[in-house]
Amino acid sequence: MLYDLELQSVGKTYPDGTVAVSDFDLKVEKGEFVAFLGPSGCGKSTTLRMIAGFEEITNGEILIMGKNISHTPPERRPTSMIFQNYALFPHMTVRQNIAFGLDVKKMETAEKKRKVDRILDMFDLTEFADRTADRLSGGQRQRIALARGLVVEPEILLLDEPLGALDANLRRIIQNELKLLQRDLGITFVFVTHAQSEALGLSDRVVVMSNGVVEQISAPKELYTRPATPFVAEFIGSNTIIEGKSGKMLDGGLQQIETPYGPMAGVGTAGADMAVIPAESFRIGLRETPGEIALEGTVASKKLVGSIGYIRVKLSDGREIDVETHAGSPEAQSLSAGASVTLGVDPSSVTLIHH
Ligand SMILES: Nc1ncnc2c1ncn2[C@@H]1O[C@H](COP(=O)(O)OP(=O)(O)OP(=O)(O)O)[C@@H](O)[C@H]1O
Repeated sequence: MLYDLELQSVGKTYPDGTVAVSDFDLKVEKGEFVAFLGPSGCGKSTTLRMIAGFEEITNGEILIMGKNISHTPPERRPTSMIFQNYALFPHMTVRQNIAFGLDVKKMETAEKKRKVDRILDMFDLTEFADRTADRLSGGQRQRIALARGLVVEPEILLLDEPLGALDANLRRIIQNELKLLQRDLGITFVFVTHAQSEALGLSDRVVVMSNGVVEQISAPKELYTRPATPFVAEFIGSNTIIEGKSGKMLDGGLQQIETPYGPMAGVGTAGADMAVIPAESFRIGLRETPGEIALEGTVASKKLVGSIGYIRVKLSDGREIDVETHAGSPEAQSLSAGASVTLGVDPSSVTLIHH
């Protein structure tokens, strides 16, 4: 199969010895929306810059549509990059800013005008075409940056925290626009962000990184329901992590571990020794389902926010765990601090991982 983008064991060690990225493997299909997500300094931007060609790679290979472009200069790669600060020329007009990439390619005037007009129209920027970029709002600048990236018709659009400078409201609006645009154009997007909701809401697949290493590459839902590493389990969503000792294999593809709270079954591989339980997988009260895990405790606090009830339960050993339930449920309505509760969990919603 021919991938649009392929990273094979890509690594970057900066001249001062900092290892920013190691052994990054990724295959991206045409038209996929992939997000790189991780805390500050984990190597997201370095990886994006290596794909764009602004940073030399020190290990591995990068292929675009099967062609090895590892050492091709940026202007000869079929990529466009959009920066967080948009990098617009403030005293150039919107039209000149957008045409910039085509000027670099020495496109002839009539064709250039046609392409710029079309993209101005697409982004609702026609009325601002002759205004200088410094006289526009943040949202308008963001659109120009996108238009400038897309006018050159790249195979892959690389976006480095492109919404970071926008306020929360505008950010939500542009997120929606971006998703629709990407779907319409069918262009591959690689998007860097440290905002979880953005990565999970926009992309087909998320690459979670920490310390220069890929922790997991999965569809957003799977990151919530089946975290693969302790880092992902802590970083994504709200999980309770219980450490134990590896146990036996059970029927039905389940695995068991021994924990201070008794044996716990879950979905995992042999040798797993940690249970990960999403906050919304706990039930208040048992339902006697097969293999149901039961934890006894008392309610430490309760908060109802919109449709979600956040209940903090203190177990007998003093550990507090977070439970999310429907705010309208009888349990969420009636429980108050100090009440005794039993929490039930089905093994199918527990993931067992290796620490
Ligand atoms: N030019 C450089 N020389 C040396 N080290 C660098 C250089 N640029 C980045 N680094 C280091 O490489 C690591 C990865 O940085 P990078 O900017 O890729 O992270 P990031 O995940 O994009 O972070 P952020 O979200 O803060 O932008 C960090 O430890 C950073 O300090």
